[in-house]
Amino acid sequence: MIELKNINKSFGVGKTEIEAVKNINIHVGKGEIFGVIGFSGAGKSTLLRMVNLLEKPTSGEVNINGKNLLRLNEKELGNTRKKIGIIFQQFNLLSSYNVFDNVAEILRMNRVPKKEIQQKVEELLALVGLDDKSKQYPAQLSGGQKQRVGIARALAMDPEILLCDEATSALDPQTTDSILELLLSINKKLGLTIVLITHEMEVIKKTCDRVAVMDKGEVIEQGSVLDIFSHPQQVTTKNFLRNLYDDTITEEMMENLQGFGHSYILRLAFRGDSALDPVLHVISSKYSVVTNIVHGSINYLKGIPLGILMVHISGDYDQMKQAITYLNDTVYHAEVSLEINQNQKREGVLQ
Ligand SMILES: Nc1ncnc2c1ncn2[C@@H]1O[C@H](COP(=O)(O)OP(=O)(O)OP(=O)(O)O)[C@@H](O)[C@H]1O
Repeated sequence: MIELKNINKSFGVGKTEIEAVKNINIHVGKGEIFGVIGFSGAGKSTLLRMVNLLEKPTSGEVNINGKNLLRLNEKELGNTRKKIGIIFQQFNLLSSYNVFDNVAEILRMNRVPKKEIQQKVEELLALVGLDDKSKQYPAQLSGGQKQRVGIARALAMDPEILLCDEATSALDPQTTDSILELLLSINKKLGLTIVLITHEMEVIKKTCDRVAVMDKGEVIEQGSVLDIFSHPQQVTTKNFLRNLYDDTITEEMMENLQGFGHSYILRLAFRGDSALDPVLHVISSKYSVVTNIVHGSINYLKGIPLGILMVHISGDYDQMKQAITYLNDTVYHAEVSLEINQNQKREGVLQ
């Protein structure tokens, strides 16, 4: 549905050129919620604005439903843009218009017949939970209510795609949750495809199916939220995740663990019901290895639990290898995060 192909965007600032987006390839399927996360200046807004050509790429293709937007004439582009709604961090409401007129204005601009406007606005305000606020002005609304008006405006032309530009960054955590709930419900009810940009993993975790991590204009990692959470590859991704679960091995821990001789720290990810499987008990009784939990956490990805355990195992080398093979076959994802005192094996200490 949305395909960004080899997208680049440079800005000329004086004599220098800033490469804001570098060779990005992203595909977002119909009905999917796709997140883009990155620190400030990573290029997220520029990338998002290229989906509806608010920003024109320096090179590459922007395909929506198989049509390259860069090849459309003005009228065709206008029609395609109507099917792409956008919401902003600062809501972008018209302060002198009440809630009803803020939404109605979009319909009037698009020459929707007057008699249809009343009903459409009422439906939209009911959908976003603001049916009792239609006569209020933006200044009389809370941040969350303003964003609900923003969402109603974005949905006015029955878009197929909704772009969310840091839509919850100006909101407190509780209001953020209520707006994310609303996005999830309209995604489900209307089959809307959503692309959102954020600098918070919490937002990705609660709403997205897939995610791309951006750093210095590039997508450094992308995949399902489950895969990215269970085995992140890049340091930037790990840093973002550290707010949700800490898997750092401190120097103090290392000093203690070195006393065990040749041993491993494993990173185990458990999904859904498998979090209840007694795998550590199995490996310590079946393979005579000693296990110690170093860190443990549980996160709910769109409501599905994902448990991460950092486990230290020690014991006979072959038994440890067999235990690791067993874990690889049993849990959602298992990997050796750290090998401690590996030279001892070669020196024959464990033989
Ligand atoms: N119109 C512009 N002219 C010149 N440089 C720009 C322009 N827009 C963006 N940039 C530069 O491109 C880079 C990426 O900016 P962008 O706003 O896309 O990042 P971002 O990840 O959305 O950051 P933030 O989270 O702070 O909004 C930055 O270095 C920025 O200064």
